Amino acid sequence: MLSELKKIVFEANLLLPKYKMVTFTWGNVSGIDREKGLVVIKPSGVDYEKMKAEDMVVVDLDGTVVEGNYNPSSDTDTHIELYKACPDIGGIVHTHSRYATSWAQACKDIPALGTTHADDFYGSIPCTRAMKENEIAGSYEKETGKVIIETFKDRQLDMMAVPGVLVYSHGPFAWEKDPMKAVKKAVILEEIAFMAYHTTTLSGKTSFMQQELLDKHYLRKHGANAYYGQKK
Ligand SMILES: O=C(CO)[C@@H](O)[C@@H](O)COP(=O)(O)O
Repeated sequence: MLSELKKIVFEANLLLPKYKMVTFTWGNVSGIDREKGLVVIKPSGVDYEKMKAEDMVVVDLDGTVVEGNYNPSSDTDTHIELYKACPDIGGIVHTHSRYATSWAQACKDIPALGTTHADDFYGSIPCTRAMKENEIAGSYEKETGKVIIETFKDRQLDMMAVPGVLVYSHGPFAWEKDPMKAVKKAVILEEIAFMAYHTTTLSGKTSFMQQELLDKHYLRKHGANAYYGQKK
């Protein structure tokens, strides 16, 4: 079942250690087959060097394993909440990349300070609020997903315009239309986190870039009038 999506999700997971986004078994990538209502995700705690495409785990939208010999990622319920909330999402990545995780541990949004940010994120990358004790004690991963959705609703942010988030004291999640694009977004988020850290440290600058420049860079790559690259 879903052998092609398993292959894509497997190859996307292997990009995490390749781009130094994770150490050991940290992080995870998933993809969704919207027609079947099934999610394919990395197995929990399995070394990236040892895992194979057939080891990817298939779960339904209740998180029940429908195919696979391993337990699914411990973050599966978070991925499922995001898929349920935003139908445009086709792939999700969670990492412990160093700079984005540092911003999450500092419980600070990553401000939009330059065009590198604006090319891929239409505004600051939000950090969620702290989880409440009952949320931590309960179904923590599901609640993590709900807090992410709450953050975007409260701030009236479009999840596909700002396709990433910092989970308070935890780390980044990024998403896109498919797993490979989601990994690319996660790598860009880490680059942005690195540059924003050094920009703010070097200059003390935390002010938002000009809205006109943000618009210019974001809208040249996204939306109906995008013209970046080889677009005719
Ligand atoms: O966020 C965490 C743990 O804090 C996870 O990314 C990490 O442990 C990987 O867990 P899985 O191997 O995907 O279950």
